[in-house]
Amino acid sequence: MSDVEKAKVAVVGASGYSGIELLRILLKHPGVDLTTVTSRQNAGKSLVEVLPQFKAYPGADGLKFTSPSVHELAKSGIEFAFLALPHGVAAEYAVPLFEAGVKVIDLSADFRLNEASVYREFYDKVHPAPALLKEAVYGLPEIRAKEIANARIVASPGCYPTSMLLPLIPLVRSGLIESNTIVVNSMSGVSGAGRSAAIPLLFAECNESVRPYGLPRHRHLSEVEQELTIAARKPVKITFIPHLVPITQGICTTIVAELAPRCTSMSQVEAVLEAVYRNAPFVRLLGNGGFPDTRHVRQTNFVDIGWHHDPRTKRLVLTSAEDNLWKGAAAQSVQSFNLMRRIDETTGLL
Ligand SMILES: NC(=O)C1=CN([C@@H]2O[C@H](COP(=O)(O)OP(=O)(O)OC[C@H]3O[C@@H](n4cnc5c(N)ncnc54)[C@H](OP(=O)(O)O)[C@@H]3O)[C@@H](O)[C@H]2O)C=CC1
Ligand SMILES: CC(=O)N[C@@H](CCC(=O)OP(=O)(O)O)C(=O)O
Repeated sequence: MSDVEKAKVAVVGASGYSGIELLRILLKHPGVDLTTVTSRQNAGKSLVEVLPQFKAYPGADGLKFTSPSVHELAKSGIEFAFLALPHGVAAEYAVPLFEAGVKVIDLSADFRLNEASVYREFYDKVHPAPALLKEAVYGLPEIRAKEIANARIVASPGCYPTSMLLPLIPLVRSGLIESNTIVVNSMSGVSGAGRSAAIPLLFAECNESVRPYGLPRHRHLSEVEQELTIAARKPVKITFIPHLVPITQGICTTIVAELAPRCTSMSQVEAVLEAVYRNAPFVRLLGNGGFPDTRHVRQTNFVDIGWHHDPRTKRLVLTSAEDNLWKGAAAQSVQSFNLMRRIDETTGLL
């Protein structure tokens, strides 16, 4: 892989949970010259002083955290910027970078929705850069590889949405399940909430405890319903119940839906999933009866998917597991970077 041409890359928000995982991947990526890592709180400090786990990583020794203004960043000669910033802040960075010709891969929610009005509804604020929404591609590489390859802004999907959309899109698109009967329960590790912990996320509050939250309308419903509506070619509304569980990284999702009358055998479900994911290196189909486990996908870009049918109820149960910081955030965004660079999509990720 040493003949891959290197692109100059910045990670903006490199001291957060997703930013740190981006560093872990990009410092070893043969197609990346990591020139800029930003953090306001750590500006001026060396990367390995703040994050000693990177001492043995190639190129980490010379790197310092900086806190450039977005205009300085835009003029710094970078070709790609990964934005691992809170939503709202990411859009403020994306606009000048886009205008300067820098390709943007945004891990926040700012460019995931096609309509500014839906952002307003779910994020309780006016969209900071509505004119750029039409430029952005929803970055689910298994579904939108070609569009991602040509994009100048990629909106990397949310962690929960990735775990739901990969099992659901093929089945909703093919009409094998009744899209208006979908109910999703997800369990997420605490890193899903980011590094600036609020009191309910402290160790003593989460350890030995499991709780639902975000009901009745978690903000990830907006992007999931958008993508399922596109797949179904009719409006889709789902029920989504997130839970916080006392693990650091990982999402386990369980989806229940009624089979459509045209689905008469589980082999149809299997055939549709196989056809869509046959050439998808990071989707592992565990088959009818398979049980995914977050332990099996930790620090990887894999999503494991299993399914079960209960003939008594005619319901299909789909299950998935991913690492929220990898396939749900950092690694998936690098998969999009690889597509944009037109190099093997697994580069730096296996
Ligand atoms: N955690 C997860 O599982 C997932 C997160 N995401 C999304 O990715 C983004 C990053 O998430 P996560 O890593 O969890 O977040 P963190 O809170 O862990 O990190 C945020 C980073 O942004 C920097 N930052 C915060 N505010 C500003 C600001 N106003 N200007 C410049 N830099 C700022 C912080 O550093 P400093 O304060 O030093 O500047 C830090 O490096 C979010 O939009 C999140 O929703 C997406 C999928 C999954
Ligand atoms: C456990 C936990 O709190 N998870 C976060 C996940 C959100 C996230 O990561 O946000 P984006 O993917 O939209 O950027 C939450 O439910 O708000």
